[in-house]
Amino acid sequence: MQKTVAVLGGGIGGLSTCYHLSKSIQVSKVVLLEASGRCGGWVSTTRREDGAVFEHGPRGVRPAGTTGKYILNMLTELGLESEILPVPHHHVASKNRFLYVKGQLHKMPSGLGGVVRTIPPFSSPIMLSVLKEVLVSKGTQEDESVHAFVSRRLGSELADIAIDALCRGVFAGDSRKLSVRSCFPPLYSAEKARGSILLGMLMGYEKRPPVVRSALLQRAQKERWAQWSLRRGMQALPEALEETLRGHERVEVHYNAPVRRLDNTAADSLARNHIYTSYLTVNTVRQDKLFVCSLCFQGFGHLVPSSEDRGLLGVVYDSVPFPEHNRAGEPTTRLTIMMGGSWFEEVFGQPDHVTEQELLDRAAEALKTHLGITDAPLWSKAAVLKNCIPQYHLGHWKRLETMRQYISDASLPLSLAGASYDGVSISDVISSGRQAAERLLGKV
Ligand SMILES: Cc1cc2nc3c(=O)[nH]c(=O)nc-3n(C[C@H](O)[C@H](O)[C@H](O)COP(=O)(O)OP(=O)(O)OC[C@H]3O[C@@H](n4cnc5c(N)ncnc54)[C@H](O)[C@@H]3O)c2cc1C
Ligand SMILES: C=Cc1c2[nH]c(c1C)Cc1[nH]c(c(CCC(=O)O)c1C)Cc1[nH]c(c(C)c1CCC(=O)O)Cc1[nH]c(c(C)c1C=C)C2
Repeated sequence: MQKTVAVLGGGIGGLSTCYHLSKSIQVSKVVLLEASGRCGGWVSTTRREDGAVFEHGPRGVRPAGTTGKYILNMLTELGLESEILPVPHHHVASKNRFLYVKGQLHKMPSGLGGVVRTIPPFSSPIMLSVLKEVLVSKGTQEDESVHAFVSRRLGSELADIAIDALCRGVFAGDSRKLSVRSCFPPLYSAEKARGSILLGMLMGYEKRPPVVRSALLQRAQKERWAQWSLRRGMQALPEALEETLRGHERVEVHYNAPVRRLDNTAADSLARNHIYTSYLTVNTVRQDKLFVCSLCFQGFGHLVPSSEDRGLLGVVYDSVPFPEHNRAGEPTTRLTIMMGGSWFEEVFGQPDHVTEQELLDRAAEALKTHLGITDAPLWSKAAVLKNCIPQYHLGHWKRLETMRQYISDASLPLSLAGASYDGVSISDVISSGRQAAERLLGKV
């Protein structure tokens, strides 16, 4: 029997769900209901008249893993191949990431040389902690905070500095609250399967489903891409999906159509039961000549552990991985200063009461102390992104299991997709849309 399916929300997750549903002859109609006047959700790009491109949400996608490979095949289907801006593993933006600790920038250890020597801010070689990790007995808990897991297996210094900062640089979240099982499933699974992260990584810990090796995927593997963006910014992806859907006779896209509630109250509470973090970004662009010699700009950006500054998460050096997004003419340096996250209210108060000047001042202060930048920007823009990244706190897996069991037991005609469930990255969210479509069609 053919189905009519309503998809709630036109973020990248909803668009992906519609895209996959629209390919099936089992579906007679797909109705996308989007609350705002545009699709794309947090994927949002400003394209300025001078040619500069600024990302407000995601700025790069990793092609690694099954979900990362799958999205490359989707780019081909959407005709976006010629738009891709790849950043290979050997690029400085892939090799160099920095930590701002005790008032100084330190390159995060990478490669063999980086892990066998003692490199500040760490007091011993990372390799030592990794080798000792094999001897640590297997944990028995069903879930653990990311910080507790890494402290137990790799030592408190790595947990306090590197992992604390990493959780801020991916989830804008607090490693002491985030769940290792849900935020870093490979670490959790490696310990469960092999008793050690190192052994799990070396010996493997899961079967990976095969992915069609399209010409683009083969190119990405040959050229060793670490991440990619699009020439007109990441927003070109939801735009291409939206265009494809709007050209499809069985798909209707409705804007300014907020869904207020679902008929079944249980389904309603399932769809609303989330924890998020707010954070704010300041994009700036500056004349390049003052900074080209500075070592700190030869990388992706720097992260700030919470012990150093609770409110300032990190700075992305956007013009290094993607110089194609600079304005035409003289070279410029584009930076994004990320603030707030789990510490938003503690540091800045209520998101609705923060003024733009407050944010710009805080960003200017960080650029001065961290990078020695004191001149005024050519252009800057501050934005508060309210409830933008879901926080997978301890026990997230159990809540998901309960929700899914309830949907199944009550035979609810509902499938969950999006960043609130099984991964926040663009690839994870697109993959969640595909899986939601497959569940509705009875394929899994
Ligand atoms: C600042 C930032 C930087 C990021 N950086 C990266 C990165 O570098 N790489 C990466 O891979 N990922 C990154 N991410 C993560 C990724 O962008 C998001 O996880 C992903 O875009 C979320 O997509 P979504 O569809 O699940 O949700 P959303 O983008 O939140 O979309 C939900 C949509 O539903 C609509 N909606 C909400 N309520 C209703 C309702 N009641 N009725 C109808 N419509 C409704 C909203 O208007 C919105 O359009 C970043 C995220 C942020 C915020
Ligand atoms: C400082 C805050 C943030 C920066 N980026 C994000 C925040 C909150 C959001 C974000 N960044 C990444 C993802 C996707 C995760 C994925 O699985 O692909 C999200 C939601 C990518 C990412 N950024 C950093 C890392 C280590 C990763 C994971 C993937 C990878 O290894 O590339 C580090 C990082 N993020 C920011 C900075 C300044 C920084 C490091 C210097 C900004």
